Amino acid sequence: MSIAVLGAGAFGSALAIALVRDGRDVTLWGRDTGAIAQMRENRRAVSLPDVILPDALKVSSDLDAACTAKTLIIATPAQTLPSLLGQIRTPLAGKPLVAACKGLDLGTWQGPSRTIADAKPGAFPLILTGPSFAIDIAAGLPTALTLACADADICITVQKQLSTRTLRLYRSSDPVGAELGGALKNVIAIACGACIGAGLGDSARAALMTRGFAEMQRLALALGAQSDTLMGLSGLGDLALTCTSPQSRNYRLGLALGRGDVFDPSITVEGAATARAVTALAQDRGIDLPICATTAALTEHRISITDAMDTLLSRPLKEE
Ligand SMILES: NC(=O)C1=CN([C@@H]2O[C@H](COP(=O)(O)OP(=O)(O)OC[C@H]3O[C@@H](n4cnc5c(N)ncnc54)[C@H](O)[C@@H]3O)[C@@H](O)[C@H]2O)C=CC1
Ligand SMILES: O=C(CO)COP(=O)(O)O
Repeated sequence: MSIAVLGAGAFGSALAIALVRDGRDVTLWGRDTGAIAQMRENRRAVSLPDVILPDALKVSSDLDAACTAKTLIIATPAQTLPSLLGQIRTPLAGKPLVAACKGLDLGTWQGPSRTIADAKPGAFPLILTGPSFAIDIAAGLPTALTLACADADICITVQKQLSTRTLRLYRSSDPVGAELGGALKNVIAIACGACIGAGLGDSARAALMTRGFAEMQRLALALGAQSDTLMGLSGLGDLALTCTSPQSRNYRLGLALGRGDVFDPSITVEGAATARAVTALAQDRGIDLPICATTAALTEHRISITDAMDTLLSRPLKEE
């Protein structure tokens, strides 16, 4: 069964490489015709220049042709999902559409599963998420992810199609919980990076991770997710990775904010937009998410790191 990966950045390239290495029929689509021509010529991914593209991997900038594949994986930044879906003219009814992006849309506050359902009724939205750096997947290192879909049969079919010897997919029937875990852990990772960058210490980071996880659960439960989902790879698993590894771009943005350094704005950092989206959503629903709200203010340079610390530490004392 053919697979197309839409988005030829670090994660899309890594997934395509892993799948083709395990014998799948894969096309990697990218919007930049020049970059795609270069990838075809050099057999190197633009975003993973040290990784050689397997000969069997097809690389294309023809979106209509790519979308004729049986299963589509979308690996572009979350804020670009609505516009990408709008460009797809190929009928997608009955087709699995796997979102690998981690974020909530700034305009609608929705996660990828709802965005896909609204834009492509009849397609089957799935969420692929969990602790995984693109470079690890491309290198064939062991990785375990969550694949979530409301339709159990589709989830089983796609699980088999996308699992490889080193990429192990666990099924979930809770796409809302899975996508919220992946989106929110990025916000907490920025907060943790800022904490370490500002020299506030590992103890403070552990507190932020734990109280941040409480915020993730509070919001997810209010939005209809199952609490068990957040305890798995898509929530706790990815939180642990992203809040502690300097490989994470969200964590690195936080480090820069904490140190007062400039951060390259061209780097994909999903947690910044999601911090704003989630803060607006939580305010609208009357849900208290102080770490997310403080992180949003910090990333928008509305408050200093000292203000951020004072805001969180001066809250009324409460039960855990
Ligand atoms: N890099 C990683 O280790 C992981 C990334 N992800 C998620 O994957 C998603 C993509 O991240 P990366 O690949 O790392 O980012 P990236 O910055 O390496 O690549 C993003 C790609 O999307 C393309 N793109 C941007 N806007 C587009 C549009 N409107 N239409 C079509 N293509 C567009 C860019 O040209 C680029 O090729 C994010 O949501 C991220 O959270 C998930 C797990 C791991
Ligand atoms: O989602 C990721 C790891 O699971 C990648 O994290 P960053 O986007 O912060 O690099």
